[in-house]
Amino acid sequence: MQFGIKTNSIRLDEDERTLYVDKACVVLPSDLRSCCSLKELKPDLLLSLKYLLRVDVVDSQAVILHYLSQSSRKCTHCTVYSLNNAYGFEQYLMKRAYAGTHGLKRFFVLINPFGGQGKANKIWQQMASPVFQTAHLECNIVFTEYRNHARSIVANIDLKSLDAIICVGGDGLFHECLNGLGDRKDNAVAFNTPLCMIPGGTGNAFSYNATQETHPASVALEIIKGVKKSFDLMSFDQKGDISYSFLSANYGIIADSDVGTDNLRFMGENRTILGFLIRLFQKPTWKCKVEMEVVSSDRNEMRKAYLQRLQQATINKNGGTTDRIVNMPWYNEGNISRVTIDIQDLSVFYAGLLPYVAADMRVFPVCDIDDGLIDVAIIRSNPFRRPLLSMFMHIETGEHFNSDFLSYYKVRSFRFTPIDTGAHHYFVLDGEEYPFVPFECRAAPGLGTTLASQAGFKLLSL
Ligand SMILES: Nc1ncnc2c1ncn2[C@@H]1O[C@H](COP(=O)(O)OP(=O)(O)OP(=O)(O)O)[C@@H](O)[C@H]1O
Repeated sequence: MQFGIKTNSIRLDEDERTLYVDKACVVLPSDLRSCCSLKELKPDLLLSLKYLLRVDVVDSQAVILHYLSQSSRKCTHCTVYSLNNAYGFEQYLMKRAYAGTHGLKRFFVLINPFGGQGKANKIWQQMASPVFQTAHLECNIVFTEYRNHARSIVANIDLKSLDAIICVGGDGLFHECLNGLGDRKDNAVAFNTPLCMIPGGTGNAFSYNATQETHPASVALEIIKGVKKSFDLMSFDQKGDISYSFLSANYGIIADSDVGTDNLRFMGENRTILGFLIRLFQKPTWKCKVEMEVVSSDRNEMRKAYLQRLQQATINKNGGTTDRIVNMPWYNEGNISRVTIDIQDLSVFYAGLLPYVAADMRVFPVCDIDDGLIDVAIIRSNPFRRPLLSMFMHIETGEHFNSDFLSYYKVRSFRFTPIDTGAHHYFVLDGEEYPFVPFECRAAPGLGTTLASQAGFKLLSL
């Protein structure tokens, strides 16, 4: 496709994903020019349309392209001259730049000013907001004032006045907003409202799973250029109080190292590592009883099914993978068995819905975001240190999945009863402390909705 007065000077590549502009027809932003050598002082423009946010027409032969710079992750612009029809060019580019995206325009933004050790607002203002502004999207911003404020705002807001909710904070704020949707009388419909996260907290597992990006500007771009996607939740019933979880329920050394180190918050992320090392030295005891509706406990079978999905996964028009639970070879009612285990020597009980619980912790490597199941990982404490050290050496890549020390289940539901050992332990749901009493979790397949790129939530190789 050609757009320049001169042949081949301004054109889109064959699959219409990249724009090429000859150096004679473009004025690049100063930050880009200053990083070029003298020889490259005026380079050609090669712009992936994924990064294009807006086009302003200057006159019949010139436009300004506004885009997110892939290298600096800042919004920038350049002027393109010598077009044969600037108006036609603008319309064509915008159509291509937003092809297949959700097209939503009204975003309700909740910022936890204390998120990420007080950095969340700065992250929004300096990195994410410019991307939304450049794309001319409407952002209605509210700062949370206290714990559970976001939950009550989301529980009471008129959802017709917005297209999507964005949390700027960590997994804790996201958990609150999710439960705000769950608290509503119209929750079955409310869960269709996309809930997104700009990473502004200490733990930002949701945005990493959804976008595979960690930079807030890149995550903002993925949200803007995304599609509506559903993801599994689990309902969590503790003495009749229902909550919803998107990430994990855990008990044992990881839970204690996380929530049990609240007094070390000033250390940031390092506090959990220190908490873990202290416990590794102290060797505490955890005990529990778990009753599960198990779909599979065979890791070879899981790996095979996962690799099959990985091979077959194609993006359907909804942005999800076409191979849902109904197509899983080992998932049918007849396969479900009830398993009860009394664990007197527990180190880790971890139930999860997304592969990553943090960008460098792929705890559930065979987890698929919409397989309708909960993955459960259990590590026993006999021996104590070797399995834990081995797990932490391999958890970044997910290779711990092959460890003989690990028991791994795919379940539809489970009931968890912590057994009192006399010591103070914690139970953690989505990174938040919950009462230390029995609870029941049930998979809620595809109940959550978010905006993520087609590449987001992708199946990863094993
Ligand atoms: N204004 C506020 N004041 C106090 N607490 C708040 C406020 N807004 C949100 N919270 C709560 O703070 C907790 C942590 O929030 P969030 O996950 O956004 O940040 P974080 O930096 O990742 O936190 P954490 O260190 O717990 O991982 C959540 O439980 C959230 O409900």
